[in-house]
Amino acid sequence: MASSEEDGTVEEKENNNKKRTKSTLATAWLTFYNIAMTAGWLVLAMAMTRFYIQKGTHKGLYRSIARTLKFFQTFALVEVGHCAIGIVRTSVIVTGVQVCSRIFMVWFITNSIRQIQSEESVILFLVVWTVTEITRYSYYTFKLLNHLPYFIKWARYNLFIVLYPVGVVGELLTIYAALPFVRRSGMYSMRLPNKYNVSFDYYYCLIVVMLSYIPLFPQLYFHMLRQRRRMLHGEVIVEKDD
Ligand SMILES: CCCCCCCCCCCCC[C@@H](O)CC(=O)SCCNC(=O)CCNC(=O)[C@H](O)C(C)(C)COP(=O)(O)OP(=O)(O)OC[C@H]1O[C@@H](n2cnc3c(N)ncnc32)[C@H](O)[C@@H]1OP(=O)(O)O
Repeated sequence: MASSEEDGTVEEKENNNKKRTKSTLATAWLTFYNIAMTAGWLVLAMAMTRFYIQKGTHKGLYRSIARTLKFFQTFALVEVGHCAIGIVRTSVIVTGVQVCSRIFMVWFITNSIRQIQSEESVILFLVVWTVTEITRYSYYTFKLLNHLPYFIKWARYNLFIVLYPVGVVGELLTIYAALPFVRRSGMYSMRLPNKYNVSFDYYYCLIVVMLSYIPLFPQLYFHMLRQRRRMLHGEVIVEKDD
């Protein structure tokens, strides 16, 4: 009996040690990740500011930052993994929709259609994303380091109220501007007859993507409003399992 109790204690201790090692590793990784992402978006902010000051126009700005933007925005896919393996307490679906829609904007719209890269709407969503991500990743970093200044917490849970809809307007206007080019070029589309017997029209796909903002965006926005109430006003909110 005594030995089985001892065994139990040893097992428990081992389990606790394993959990502690796991959470130390997770915290170390998240701290590194968030610092790297804050730095990445700060580099983007500086590059955009420098470009605008030097050239006095936004034309050509996207090209000048495209590589850095593609790298850091694509790397954000890791966040879906964080949720999936449970090292951050966020929904995989909410994070997935947020990250995938951004990656879609970068790779399949802005990067693919040269003619729209100098649209004002591109600059609009780029500036909004940059401000959001610098705030968000620095919030996570300071929180992990247990030194969170109130103004960063305030910014994280207030700026989105304006930035989210403005970012969405920038994204939708950009997709709208892309439509005529997509229709004319037939890019990413498959017409019948072909050997796979499949037809796909990217033009209509973009219209569906634009329409999907109607049900999806309010869900993300209300999720953030609930997070705001929880974080700034300490409300206990029971979320439905998404
Ligand atoms: C393939 C084609 C797809 C086409 C789809 C088309 C439809 C698209 C509709 C969607 C429109 C999106 C538009 C969007 O791109 C526009 C903009 O972004 S504009 C800029 C404004 N945006 C924002 O403000 C973004 C707000 N969104 C977010 O912050 C996140 O994306 C979101 C997932 C929504 C955040 O939610 P979350 O629940 O994570 O909030 P919290 O920050 O409060 O975090 C909760 C807890 O998790 C901890 N956490 C999360 N991440 C980390 C991390 N990296 N490191 C450490 N800890 C992390 C956090 O600390 C919280 O912990 P705790 O609860 O313990 O305090």
